[in-house]
Amino acid sequence: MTAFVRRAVQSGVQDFRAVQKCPGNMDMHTHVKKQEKDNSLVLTEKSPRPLQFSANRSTSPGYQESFLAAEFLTAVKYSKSPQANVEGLLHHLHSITDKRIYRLPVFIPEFCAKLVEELENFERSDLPKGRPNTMNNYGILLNELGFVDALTAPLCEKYIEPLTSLLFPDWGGGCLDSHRAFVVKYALQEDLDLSCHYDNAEVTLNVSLGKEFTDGNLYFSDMKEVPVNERTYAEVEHITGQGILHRGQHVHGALPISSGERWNLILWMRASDVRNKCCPMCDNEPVLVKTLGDGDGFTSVREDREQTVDICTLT
Ligand SMILES: O=C(O)CCC(=O)C(=O)O
Ligand SMILES: [Fe+2]
Repeated sequence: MTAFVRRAVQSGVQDFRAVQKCPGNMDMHTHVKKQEKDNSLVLTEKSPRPLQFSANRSTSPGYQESFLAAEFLTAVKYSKSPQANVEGLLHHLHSITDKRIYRLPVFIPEFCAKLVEELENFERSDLPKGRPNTMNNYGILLNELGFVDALTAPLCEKYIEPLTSLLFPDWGGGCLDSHRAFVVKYALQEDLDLSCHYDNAEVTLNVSLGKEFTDGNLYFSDMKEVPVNERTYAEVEHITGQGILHRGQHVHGALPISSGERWNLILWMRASDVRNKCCPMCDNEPVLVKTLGDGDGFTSVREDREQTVDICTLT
């Protein structure tokens, strides 16, 4: 059990995790949603695999503070200080336009190279592989390598949440309780770009892991409720080791690369407090289906408890 889940259980709010049955009329993410559900069913049947694909496990990249960029650690330290506020934090981040998109160094470049190398080892192995979603055919789900406990859960909980609680309190940034971690990969002859979408997340972190490539910038328009003809666009380039923090419901996409290979670590961070009230993919009240694991980050309470969540239909 990750500390995220443990905390939610201890708070008494949650007894099990759930996925949402998005009713009919889905948007462009219908196919993503469907694939995610398929993946979560497969994945919950087996526990995360240790780093068995690595020739030398002791060199496998897990979480160590020395892998984190000094500027990142400073920003996190500031965010945890008693006097922290968003204005002060903005001195430690780069704010991209006025769209509440923030750039900050996250990993040292050496760690990025090591992580990509490990992912390439995994890709070459004959281990079964799920894919993040049907829009990305070459990405890797990090739970399949045991990297959630080893890397992304501590990263979210100890480091990212202090930042998001100041930057995105209105999007559950202070009560993130699960996440989906994956890597996207673009290369010539493979996927080149990612079409315009919003994430199944309250807050997303997208960290560039390299390698060498040209073009492939991210672009952001506006939050999904802004009418299409009123949207404005901002382009954001990748810098190895640096992360882009944004709201999951901010419409965005990736332009095609024109050479090389691009790898990015994506963390879709979820706040059950927010999504339990309104599904971020269909904007309806969630209708939940019980699942093992983190599902899609929705939560509910057991039927035999006095406390129930009347927005959920349990099947
Ligand atoms: O290509 C990228 O870096 C963006 C990926 C992304 O937005 C996503 O997977 O949700
Ligand atoms: Fe995205």
